[in-house]
Amino acid sequence: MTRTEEPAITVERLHVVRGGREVIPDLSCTVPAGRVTGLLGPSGSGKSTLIRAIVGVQQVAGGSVRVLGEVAGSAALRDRVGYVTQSPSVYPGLTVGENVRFFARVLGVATDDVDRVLEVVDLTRYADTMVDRLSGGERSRVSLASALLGSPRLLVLDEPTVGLDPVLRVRLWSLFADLAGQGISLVVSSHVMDEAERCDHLLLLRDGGLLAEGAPAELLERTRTDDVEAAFLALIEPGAA
Ligand SMILES: Nc1ncnc2c1ncn2[C@@H]1O[C@H](COP(=O)(O)OP(=O)(O)OP(=O)(O)O)[C@@H](O)[C@H]1O
Repeated sequence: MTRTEEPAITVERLHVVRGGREVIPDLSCTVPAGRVTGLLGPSGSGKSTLIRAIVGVQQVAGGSVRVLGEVAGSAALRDRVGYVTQSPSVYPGLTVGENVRFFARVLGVATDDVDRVLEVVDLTRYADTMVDRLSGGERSRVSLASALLGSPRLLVLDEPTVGLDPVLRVRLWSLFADLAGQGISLVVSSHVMDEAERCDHLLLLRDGGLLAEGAPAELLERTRTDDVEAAFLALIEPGAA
């Protein structure tokens, strides 16, 4: 690991209050450039809230989030960051091609980019298929295609593999690795610990705090465990490892 690039994201002392409750009390972490970073933690640990802060839609009570050298959410990042929320935003009554073309127009991206992104997510043959005829995994890929419009440098994906069968999950993770190979930085959240092994870098969250950060192998070594789930438990209860 000899990369010396600036991190894609730097979070410093982030403090978020939602509904009058401190959901992220004081969080600092980094996301390396050109890698797949997994944001892992149980339900309610703050993954979506951190993602919202990264894409600049979360009101924050303190601290800073810098993305690709800019303040999170700044206008300069508009076409450099792709974001897919937990519920894929697709219009079931439109075809795959129409959906992606619609987002291209909203983003001000040339519509000839649509063919490229459909190819990347392997949906070219479904370009004229109505979205309501697609499987859950194919629908997620329509959303992902829209997030890839305009060649963003950072992709932020909130639980993209939820509800997908194992074959599709493996396919999506291999697509993420390919994108990272092209120099794109990815943040992928999941509460499925066995997906951690597919990441280059992990951020383990619990109760709105960072439990650990590092490459999967480093975490296993540090905790003397064989899988990330065991590492997570060992980090919560150090005596239990
Ligand atoms: N709008 C809101 N108002 C108040 N509290 C909220 C709101 N949204 C989320 N929370 C709380 O903030 C905490 C973190 O939620 P968040 O959605 O970030 O977790 P998560 O790790 O993404 O969970 P999941 O895996 O279930 O999506 C939770 O305790 C949740 O109840």
